[in-house]
Amino acid sequence: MTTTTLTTETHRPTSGTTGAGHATSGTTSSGHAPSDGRTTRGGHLRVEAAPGPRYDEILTPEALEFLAALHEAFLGRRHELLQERQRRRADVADGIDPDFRACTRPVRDDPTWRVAGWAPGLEDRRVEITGPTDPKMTINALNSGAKVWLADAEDASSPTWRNVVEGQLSLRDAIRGELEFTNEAGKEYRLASRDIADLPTIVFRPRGWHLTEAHLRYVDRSGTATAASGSLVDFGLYLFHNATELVARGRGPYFYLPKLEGYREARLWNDVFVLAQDLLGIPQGTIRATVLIETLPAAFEMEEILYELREHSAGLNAGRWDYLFSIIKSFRTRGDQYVLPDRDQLTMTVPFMRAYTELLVKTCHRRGAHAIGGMSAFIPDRRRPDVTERALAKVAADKAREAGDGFDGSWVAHPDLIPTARAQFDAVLGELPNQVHVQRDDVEVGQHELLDIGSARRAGATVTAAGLRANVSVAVRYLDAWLRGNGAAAIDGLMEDAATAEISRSQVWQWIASGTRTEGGVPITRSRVEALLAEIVDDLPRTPGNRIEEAAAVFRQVALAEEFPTFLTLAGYSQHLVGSSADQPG
Ligand SMILES: CC(=O)SCCNC(=O)CCNC(=O)[C@H](O)C(C)(C)COP(=O)(O)OP(=O)(O)OC[C@H]1O[C@@H](n2cnc3c(N)ncnc32)[C@H](O)[C@@H]1OP(=O)(O)O
Ligand SMILES: O=CC(=O)O
Ligand SMILES: [Mg+2]
Repeated sequence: MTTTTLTTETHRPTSGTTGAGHATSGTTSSGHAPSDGRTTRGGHLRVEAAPGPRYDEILTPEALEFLAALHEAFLGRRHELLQERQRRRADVADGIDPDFRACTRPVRDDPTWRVAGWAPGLEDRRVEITGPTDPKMTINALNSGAKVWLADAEDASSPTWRNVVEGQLSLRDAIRGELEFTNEAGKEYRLASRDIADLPTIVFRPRGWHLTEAHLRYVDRSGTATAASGSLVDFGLYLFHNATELVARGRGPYFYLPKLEGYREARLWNDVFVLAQDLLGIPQGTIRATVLIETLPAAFEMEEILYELREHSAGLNAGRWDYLFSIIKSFRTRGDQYVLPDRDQLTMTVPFMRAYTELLVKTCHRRGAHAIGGMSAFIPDRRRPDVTERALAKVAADKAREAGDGFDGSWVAHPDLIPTARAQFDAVLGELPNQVHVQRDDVEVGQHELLDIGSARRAGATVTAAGLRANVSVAVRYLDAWLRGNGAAAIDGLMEDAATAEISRSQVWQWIASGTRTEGGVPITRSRVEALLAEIVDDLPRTPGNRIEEAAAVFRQVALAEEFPTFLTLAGYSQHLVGSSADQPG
């Protein structure tokens, strides 16, 4: 067990970095920190996990001190903002629709401000590959030929302690050109270059604010221990170990920020950046952040989010899968008119999804920020040409639409999709690195367009028995993979991750709660889903180490409970992942 004591310096924010002028941060009621992030002496981080190979290179006393400083300064505000999420969710359940905020109108109406924009390695982001950070995936992603690699500790990661620490080791080694890997069959993996400036730019995605890290506890001056924040742990360790090295090698510490629900959460991130840069002696504004707009409340605060982070902001991304999940979560008790059809009928061309993506491009370009597109879930299969052909066609259409709409780049889930995605952006961008100059003044999107959720079913999309079965089956199979430590999986020709699995399980919950009938007139009830689940679980092949029964138990918890659990990862983490064999050091 490692125990360190916090020593921190006084933080002085740079003028204009924090506080939007339309509202103030305020001192936290918990007393953890004043709003400018200034810290006081006393807290420390406690490691509650067995040591693993080379874990001491990541969990150094200095790194833990740095994490302690971040926790001391920001844990209280994190807690308050999570409570605010609950309040806003309750409002929507009570019939108060999300809307653009009146109090932040001055920020939206002020045409003069711009974000910091791109930093070295981020000017051209036309194709970004995403994926987990184990050594093999790290090397494959960095050798893939994409412009950017989103190194993922969120949707594509099962947050076992092993994945958390070993993922940091992969990144640390890769950034220094030292990462190598040999698989069980003896195949050797090496980086195409030891100089990361020759490889895709790394943008690291820490866990969202809702997730905790059970193996690290922040112990405050009074001795009260609280589970660490997954966001601060992931962000802090990556920054601490790599910021200086990245800058020295012509890149920088860049982040994707997931699952924000509003501008106050962006302000929290900005304050984290300011304090972290101060503590590490890095010039303010070195960090760059791209925020995922992947919750319904955040779609109404895109400008404010950019504004709060403006000295660190590189852009926004349209995180379509979590966005759909957030829509379901927001309106899950509002009755039939808010019921979405089968997942495979929910395309990016439904009017409310087009409204969201077009507003995102317009907002970004108005402020000098990149607009990055989302993930098409179709993936190739090297053994199945028909599956590959379908994936390439679907991805080509998706990326062509995004490039035509003004996006500056987009995501792919698999290296074999890179040439297809690149071709669509090349056709629009040509020699230019991006199209941030393209203004979408033609886009008029308001509350009505963003909330026209019923438009999908009005246009003929339906809820079917096959859709119900697919949701149950995919959710259980994904949960099985997740419990075994794999946060992303290929299932029936699609990339499945935490976001897509959230859609599957929350659709089932909503369909039951809304008394939805399938197209064939069969009511979707809890007992019917229970029977379907039993059938599916019975039919699934048992491979060594499978955790299908536990996956089914988690599914019951998150899809069939009376109360809707806000995240499946929260339910699965504390009760099933922590302490499991997948959680142990490799
Ligand atoms: C909603 C969102 O947030 S989307 C972003 C989060 N989700 C993701 O990042 C998912 C990323 N994609 C993946 O993880 C993978 O593509 C999967 C799990 C879906 C499929 O992976 P596999 O089953 O290994 O696919 P497949 O067997 O076709 O892979 C072929 C090779 O490509 C590699 N590969 C596949 N996807 C990736 C990737 N995203 N990054 C790096 N390498 C990859 C595999 O490692 C494999 O390499 P190998 O031949 O050296 O063993
Ligand atoms: O993170 C991306 C998403 O679609 O969710
Ligand atoms: Mg997401």
